[in-house]
Amino acid sequence: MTTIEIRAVHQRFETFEALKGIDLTLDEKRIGIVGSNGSGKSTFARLLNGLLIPTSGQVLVDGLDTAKSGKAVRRKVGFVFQNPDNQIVFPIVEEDVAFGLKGLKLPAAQRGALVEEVLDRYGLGPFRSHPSHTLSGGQKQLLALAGVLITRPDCVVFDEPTTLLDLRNARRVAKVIDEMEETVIVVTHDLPLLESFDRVIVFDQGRVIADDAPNSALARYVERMQ
Ligand SMILES: Nc1ncnc2c1ncn2[C@@H]1O[C@H](COP(=O)(O)OP(=O)(O)OP(=O)(O)O)[C@@H](O)[C@H]1O
Repeated sequence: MTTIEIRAVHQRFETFEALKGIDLTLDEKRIGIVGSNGSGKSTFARLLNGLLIPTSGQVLVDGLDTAKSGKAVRRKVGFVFQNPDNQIVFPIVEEDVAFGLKGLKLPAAQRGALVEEVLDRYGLGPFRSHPSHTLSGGQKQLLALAGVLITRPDCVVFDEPTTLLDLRNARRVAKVIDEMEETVIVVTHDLPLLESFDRVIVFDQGRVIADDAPNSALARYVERMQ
């Protein structure tokens, strides 16, 4: 299980301070991140696998500093973007899934078996030879997730995984997240998604204002929004 330590992290974009001193240790299996628009959630999420390096402070993943060991950190922590179109790079579904294995120098048969396994896991098998852009929004989100999971990260960070999806696809993705064996950290406005989580952290104007079990943290968030 992955432990992520966030120590005295500040994030500035020119003169604007998006995160104003964050200290957290993340070691639960399922962690939700909520907060109003612009409160710093996506910025925080991007720090967790070194997509963004803090202006000051440190992010350590199992002791590895994201500023110094980005590549090793990204092998442990995968990231699924809100818009799967940002993540799907190959024209054909199975090629896109296989992309994550590039550089691992696996024999072709083993690579094929791994691709098959993740396609099956997400019901994408029948679409393996289809053009990626013809998948539905929900299927694209699952394809993006498949492309991350094939690299076998210990932890997956999701940035608003259900926001662009209709109710049926949102439920499907939520079920997949619920059943994941990997550690998950989910940024979302979809509060019911977090009810069964271990911990929910509430951001407001670049600070953590609540960090608790889902019921208490979400109640605090709803109260703050009134
Ligand atoms: N690259 C950047 N350059 C300048 N400002 C940025 C950059 N990235 C984020 N910000 C600013 O930092 C603040 C926090 O943005 P962030 O995307 O983390 O918010 P959020 O909580 O994820 O919001 P939302 O719920 O709307 O997605 C915003 O005011 C945003 O404009």
